[in-house]
Amino acid sequence: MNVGVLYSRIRQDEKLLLSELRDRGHDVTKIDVRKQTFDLTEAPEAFDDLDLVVDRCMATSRSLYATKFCEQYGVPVVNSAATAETCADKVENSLALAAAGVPTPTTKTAFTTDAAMEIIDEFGYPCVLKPVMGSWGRLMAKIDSKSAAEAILEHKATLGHYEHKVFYVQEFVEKPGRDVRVLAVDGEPIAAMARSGDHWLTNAAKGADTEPFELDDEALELVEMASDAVGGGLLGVDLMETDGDQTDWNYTVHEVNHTVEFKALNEAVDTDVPSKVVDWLEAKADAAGGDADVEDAVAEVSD
Ligand SMILES: Nc1ncnc2c1ncn2[C@@H]1O[C@H](COP(=O)(O)OP(=O)(O)OP(=O)(O)O)[C@@H](O)[C@H]1O
Repeated sequence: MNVGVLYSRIRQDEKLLLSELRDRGHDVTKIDVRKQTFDLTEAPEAFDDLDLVVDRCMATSRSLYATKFCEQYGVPVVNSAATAETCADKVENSLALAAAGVPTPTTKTAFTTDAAMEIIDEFGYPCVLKPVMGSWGRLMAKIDSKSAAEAILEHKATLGHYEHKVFYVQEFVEKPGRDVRVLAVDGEPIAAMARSGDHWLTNAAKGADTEPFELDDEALELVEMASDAVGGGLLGVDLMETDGDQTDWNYTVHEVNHTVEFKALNEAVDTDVPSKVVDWLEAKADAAGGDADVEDAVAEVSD
């Protein structure tokens, strides 16, 4: 197959993916989104003859638009623009999970500092204030007191960008010092790891320790539900263990990520993660090619 890879920087994750694709004899077209221009209807040359595009853009804005252009050009892209849109924004992410009945931390959103303060007073301390867009735990605040809340809210309100005027407040989940990252393809887990650390943020990007995590039936069900909720794809589903203290579930899903990193996971588990990802990409390209073959055949018959 001929795979296009949308990127701006080739990290270890992309290196793993590219070398697995090349080892299997696939053609790879790297598309640097910083240099590429996108016409409204006519696909740029780089998109000629691609069977599938994999979006590996680091910047959310690029990911959101580039996937839309792929779809406009009729080139199959993973993840889809709709999935990217849902996952890129924490409000949309939470709305989708809640609508699908996936247990997710209690969350409220407000558009002014006064209304946000009302939520914080209601949730009590500590609680969590998250930027609606962003990753690697950046600008996430664990709020321990009213004076801290006032300072952070004022700061955010004066930062200027409209995203900082959306206040996304979440209950603080008393997790057992770790959270769980599951890499899944259309709801089917490839591998999972627990990320633990002394800091309340346990992202791998914050230097958390990682170890393989065995998914039980409930976690498997939740990963599938969470993936479906955001439209499927190659996803990082993040869960925290709650021991059923608030709901019937022993987990809560706090987020589903759409341009998921997998280097740390690949190092933590025995599974060959890039190989499993490429298995899935091949299946996706086959399925997309199959659809195109059927469309061609139908067009020929009606000609
Ligand atoms: N409500 C919460 N209560 C307690 N801990 C939380 C809560 N939400 C997030 N965390 C912790 O903070 C970390 C980062 O959270 P989250 O995934 O929402 O942020 P992010 O910036 O999108 O990170 P990533 O890019 O790794 O997904 C999680 O790994 C988890 O350990």
